Amino acid sequence: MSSPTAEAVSRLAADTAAKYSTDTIVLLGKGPSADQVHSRVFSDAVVIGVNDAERIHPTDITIFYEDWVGESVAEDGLRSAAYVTSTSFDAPDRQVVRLPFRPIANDAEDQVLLRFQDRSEVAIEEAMFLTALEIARAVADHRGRVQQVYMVGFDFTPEAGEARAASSQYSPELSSRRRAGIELQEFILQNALYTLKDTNLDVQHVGTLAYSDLTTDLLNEKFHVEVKEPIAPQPVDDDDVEVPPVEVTAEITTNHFGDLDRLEKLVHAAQAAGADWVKVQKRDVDTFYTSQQLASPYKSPFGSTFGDYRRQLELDKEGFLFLDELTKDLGIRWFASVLDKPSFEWMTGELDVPLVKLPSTISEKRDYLSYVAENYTGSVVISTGMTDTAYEHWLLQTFTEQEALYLLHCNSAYPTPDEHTNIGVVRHYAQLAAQQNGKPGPRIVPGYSSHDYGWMASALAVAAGAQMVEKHVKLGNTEWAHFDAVAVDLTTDAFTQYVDAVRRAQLHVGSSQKKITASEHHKY
Ligand SMILES: C=C(OP(=O)(O)O)C(=O)O
Repeated sequence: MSSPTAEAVSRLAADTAAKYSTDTIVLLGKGPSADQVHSRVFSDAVVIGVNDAERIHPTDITIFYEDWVGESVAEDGLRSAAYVTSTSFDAPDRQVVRLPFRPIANDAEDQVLLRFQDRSEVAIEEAMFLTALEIARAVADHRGRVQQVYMVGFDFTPEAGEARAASSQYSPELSSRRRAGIELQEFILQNALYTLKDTNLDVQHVGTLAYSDLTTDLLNEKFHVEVKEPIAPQPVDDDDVEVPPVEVTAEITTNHFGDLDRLEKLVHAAQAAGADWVKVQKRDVDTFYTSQQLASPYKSPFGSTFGDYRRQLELDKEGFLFLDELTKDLGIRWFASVLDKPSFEWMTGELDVPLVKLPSTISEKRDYLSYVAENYTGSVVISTGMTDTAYEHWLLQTFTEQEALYLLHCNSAYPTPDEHTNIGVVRHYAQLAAQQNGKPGPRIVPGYSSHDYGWMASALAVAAGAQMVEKHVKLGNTEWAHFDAVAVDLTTDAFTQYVDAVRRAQLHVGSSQKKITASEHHKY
């Protein structure tokens, strides 16, 4: 039995289905990629927009639940034929369908997906693309054949802003709650797309996310729109500019899941964002964990125990050689955190390793650390999360034969609260580096391994003297892997923004010599 809400949507869908001839439906969000889509794509398609996306292109149906949207669309004249809203918005000369609003309650994404599959009631979901997809489904029901749906402008990159034509004047500030909800919405979208497989909607996500089906260029090409090459930014020629060196490491940990395809995507994205290094982990699973831990039940696609899961996450020799070749081809470098003696023996015996990292988590394994200090004269990178100055003194006394000793300040909280990042420690490591300069023993390279959100602490670390910064990265989420709360998702542009911020910090730090720059002149 269909409910009054489903009937209202069905009537709206029937009217809409009668109006177009292309079997194409465009769902329009406000992400910046919508700017790249040519208007020909929209012509004679049904366009269903969320919020004030009608500012980007006129819509047949606009869906919204917040009052600011009504004000925004009214300001410049309504550009949608019909509105579906839970607000009291009224437009006398337009069709307005009122539906209840359903927020995503905490940890209740399964309820949202159940509603989507059930279809007996229709609501304005907080993840509004679900309502848009439901309306598209109703349109397809009336057309009686499969409709091609393109999701345009659903970028899930709040930091990248909105499409140019969208109104930032009305959109409320992006609260941290909304920001956190975005990841959840992406998860919901992927599940919804899965349920729509082999139905009367053939949905293609347009963009550059891991699950996107085509880019905006390919979409334009499908509609025979010539793609213009963007104008390449011109380098600024300024002999005056000094930039302190900083190496950026994209810390993959085991987020490749032992899958070389996934590893390749991660490395490509890290390189494209401007990283200097990618880093992975190597551990000897069978000695690193106890047999009890390894036998514990753990559900993953790789088996039923924690051991099955952890073994799959390791790269073998073939994996490392693949990484080596790939990074050489791309002009980026790799190194690994080597977590135990068997792994150290194996790596240094079998592979040509440029750096060995000894991460925070093994700071108590002094026997192993001393073994590396005695048996390896290349450069080591050491993170100092959850340690104090006693560890620092021990490191300086123990690692005396290496070429360079990278000291990465780190806090082992994931995420590290702002008040605990203590970037001043990087300044202290920079002072140690200055004192050590020219003396026998390893060159000290100060750095920062970031477990905080965003780029601010890393940019400040650069100002404090960091010459290496490291950020965890991942490729989307999977429902069975541990959730790395601080890893930046390489299917978004957050890591590009991180690297850009670090590079800008380098520019800002510039030279410590007081001088008159070419840009200066007295004014006031
Ligand atoms: C997690 C790691 O490092 P850190 O201690 O810098 O976080 C690592 O290198 O594997």
